[in-house]
Amino acid sequence: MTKQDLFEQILKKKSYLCVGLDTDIKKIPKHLLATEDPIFEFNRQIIDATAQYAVAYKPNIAFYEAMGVKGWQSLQKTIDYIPKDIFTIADAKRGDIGNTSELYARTFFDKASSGLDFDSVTVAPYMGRDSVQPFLAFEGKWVILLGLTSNVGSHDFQHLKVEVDGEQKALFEQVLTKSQEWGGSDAMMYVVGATQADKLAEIRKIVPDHFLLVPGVGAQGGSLEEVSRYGMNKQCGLLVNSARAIIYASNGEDFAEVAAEEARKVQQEMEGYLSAIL
Ligand SMILES: O=C(O)c1cc(=O)[nH]c(=O)n1[C@@H]1O[C@H](COP(=O)(O)O)[C@@H](O)[C@H]1O
Repeated sequence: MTKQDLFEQILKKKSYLCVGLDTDIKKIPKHLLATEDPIFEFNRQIIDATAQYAVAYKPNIAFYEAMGVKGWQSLQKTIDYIPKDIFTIADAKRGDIGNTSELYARTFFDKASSGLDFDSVTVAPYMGRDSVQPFLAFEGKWVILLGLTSNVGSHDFQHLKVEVDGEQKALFEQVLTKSQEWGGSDAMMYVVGATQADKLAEIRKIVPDHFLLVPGVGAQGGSLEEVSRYGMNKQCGLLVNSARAIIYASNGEDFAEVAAEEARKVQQEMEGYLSAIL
């Protein structure tokens, strides 16, 4: 999917919501456990209920890997089920020496090899250029590089000051600057946690045109209003993810209906913020 396609979806749905499919067998409604593939059944109903409000889905791969072979099968069925005009993100946070990264890229991008055909994958920047480039070699696919993450531990490394060409800057700022040599805003996005919204205005100076994947609203307490105010660019440039606050809003038989209602509320709020660029 191209950047323009994504923008058009955002305009059509008046939404930049990404629903996180972090599907935990221990949290899904009990009545689903009797079905043949409870994880897929949960996802299927969540997708049916929320697709009109979401422009992206992000399964976090950990939730599937933890289930072994069955988990990978549920993941594949889920990806095949998501409507093709909705952007898909494999939240796998991969990255390794070049030849290994190439195999990780095939895992998520090469349907003939793995059965999976995601639009994008999250990648950790720590190992540098040659760990990221193999993902960028896949035409039409996206790398979503961790920029500034939502968790407390982001302060351990990402905020540390480094000196580059005589200039003091935070390590995450250097990640945003340097990685633009590897790929442009048509193939790369950055993760910026919603809990770091106070840094968004600065981040936008470094990456004015890129899309940002922003997790951390909902269960982690980030503010959609602040993220939108400081992070939006003229093509929206935001995919705001929410998982637990939507998919586990109810764990009764009405879970899909209640998830739809939560997604709708987020979409309505987003529609208001989008008026700034329409
Ligand atoms: O890459 C991510 O998506 C991610 C980066 C980050 O900084 N913080 C973060 O929470 N995430 C992911 O976003 C999702 C957040 O889920 P909720 O907190 O339930 O909305 C999880 O899948 C996290 O792994």
